Amino acid sequence: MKTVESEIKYLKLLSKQYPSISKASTEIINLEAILNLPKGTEHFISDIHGEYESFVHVLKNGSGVIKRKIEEVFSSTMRDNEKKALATLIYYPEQKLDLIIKEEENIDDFYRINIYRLIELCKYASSKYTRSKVRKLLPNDFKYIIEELLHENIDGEHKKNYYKSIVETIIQIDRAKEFIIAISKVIQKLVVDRLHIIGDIYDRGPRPDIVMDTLMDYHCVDIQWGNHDILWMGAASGSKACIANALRISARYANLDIIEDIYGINLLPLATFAMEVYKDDPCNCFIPKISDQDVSTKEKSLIAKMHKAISVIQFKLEGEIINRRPEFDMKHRLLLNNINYEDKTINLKGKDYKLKDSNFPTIDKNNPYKFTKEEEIVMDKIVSCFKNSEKLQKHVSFLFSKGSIYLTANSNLLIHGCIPLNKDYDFMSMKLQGSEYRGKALMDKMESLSREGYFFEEKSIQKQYGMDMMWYLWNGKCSSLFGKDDMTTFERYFIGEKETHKENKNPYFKQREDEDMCEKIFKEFNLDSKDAHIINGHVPVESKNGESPIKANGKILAIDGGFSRAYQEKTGIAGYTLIYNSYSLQLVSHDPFTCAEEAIVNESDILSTTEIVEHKAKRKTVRDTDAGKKLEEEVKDLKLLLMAYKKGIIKEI
Ligand SMILES: O=P(O)(O)OC[C@H]1O[C@](O)(COP(=O)(O)O)[C@@H](O)[C@@H]1O
Ligand SMILES: [Mn+2]
Repeated sequence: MKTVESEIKYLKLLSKQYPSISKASTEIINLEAILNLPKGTEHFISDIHGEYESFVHVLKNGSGVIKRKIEEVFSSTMRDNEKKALATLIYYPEQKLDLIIKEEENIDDFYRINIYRLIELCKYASSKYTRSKVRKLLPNDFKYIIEELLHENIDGEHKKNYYKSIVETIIQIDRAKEFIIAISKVIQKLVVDRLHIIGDIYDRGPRPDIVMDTLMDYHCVDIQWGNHDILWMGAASGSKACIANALRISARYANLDIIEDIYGINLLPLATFAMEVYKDDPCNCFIPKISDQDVSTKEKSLIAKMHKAISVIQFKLEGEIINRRPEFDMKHRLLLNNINYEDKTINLKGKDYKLKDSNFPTIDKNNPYKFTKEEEIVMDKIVSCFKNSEKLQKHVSFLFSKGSIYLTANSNLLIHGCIPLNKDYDFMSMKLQGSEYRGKALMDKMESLSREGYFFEEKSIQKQYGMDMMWYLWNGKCSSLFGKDDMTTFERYFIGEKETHKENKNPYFKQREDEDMCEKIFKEFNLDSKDAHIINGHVPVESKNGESPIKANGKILAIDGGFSRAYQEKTGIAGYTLIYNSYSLQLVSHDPFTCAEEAIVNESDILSTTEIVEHKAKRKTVRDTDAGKKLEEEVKDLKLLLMAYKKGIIKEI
């Protein structure tokens, strides 16, 4: 137990911050008050896959939280269409006001009514927080005014005119538009205290960069890396194999323009190389997956050639890693040496399969993993572009600073894929740098190695190992981000027989239905199983086939419902999100989102259904959270300091 005597050194330091009995007492009172406030709302989103429009919309509507607050405040005083209009105004204030200003005959009246409504709503949303926390969320321009308005009692006779005159002046001096925009954004911030991204921001969809910019601008966010994120993190670190994979996926989904235009990576060397090598090859297995007609046949044909060129480069680079890292135990993924280049077949697990495409002009059949001179030049140029892309480096360094492989937050374990298990449901183990790791320790080790891959100096052994680890995390069987035995990319391109495409999911995915298994995992991560949940993304929940995202009696929530348009056919919906407020844990399922323009003009929100997964008998307060535990510690220390002052062990200053 801590006593004044044992903590004297620390208490002396603390006394510098709280130099008197009165200062320490005030802080204790403040902290105790905060501990009794309701817990802030947490918002969980997963598998965004570059679908920035749906993502930004769900972020703006707080998975339905804004609508709920509007309902709670204006339930019987506003019509449904007015509530919808108010919600749209809060989500898209700039764009909606532009439209309204054009159409509205009495704009001042519109401003007046809506400013009052927004203030009411803002008051309600801020009532969970301390004044100081709310102040920090206010924009500089309107800080003082919003604060005044939030803390005024409109019904109080004395202040009624004061309050009214603030609103009238805002309108008169032509600041209403800016004010509405500012207060709408404050409301958006207030309804969600903390955002958790359960991985896979990158790949398949059009604009992961906008998602990243939005996250960097968000008031409080953490990220659990997805396999697609670690791929881009590896690419930004300079791992050639990660770069080749990232480029291959971008070509597959015809997204090469973001690499060029947004990240400023010059793909001309790859295009020139591909056009030369595959001049007369239609590269039919590599035609990009796109539904829209915007891409011309010529363009498609060029992308297909680049797609094939980078895929072959990828297979060669992966062969190099597999050979230099026997501990990755991936020798069975060395496929180029199993090809019979004369017969145009490949031998897999003792069986011969015909290749759909056997034109390999860059492969030396006696040394299939060897780069040609041209491939070397192309890759060197591309690596240098990835490393020097300012925007990509900014995004990736944010992923490192706000991200991790897993996170325990307020008794929940957040992790993109799985906790790798063996067939006997024991934690999978892996030997890394001479030592065996399993469970939590394995994830910690892998995370630390990945950081070395990004941060260690160029050409160091640690950096190379760390970069290889990032590639392993993308597709290795002990990777919690990937959670499958093999990634059958080669087979999916080159072999018709579907049996070869199969990727077996880690036993975790079967076993996660079992509550005892969850107990074991909670114990491993030092969580109290009474209150804990595991939140996963990664594997699309096929709700149209009756699969439920709620598993193990509510202990596990799998929220990859498919923001990714490419996967919506499979899932039948457009994604799940989770809301964890002071009363309950709620699962929200969203219908597909058309586009922001439609949402603004027609005030059409994403249709979403909310299901209460768990209702708390007692409302949760800050005291019940991780932050609360820290505050309680602070209170304890301050009480000791108080005692030290009273006993004269430390003197007031
Ligand atoms: O659907 P695509 O683009 O062909 O990708 C298939 C590949 O994506 C993966 O499912 C990984 O991506 P996810 O993390 O989104 O599941 C691989 O296991 C698989 O080989
Ligand atoms: Mn994933």
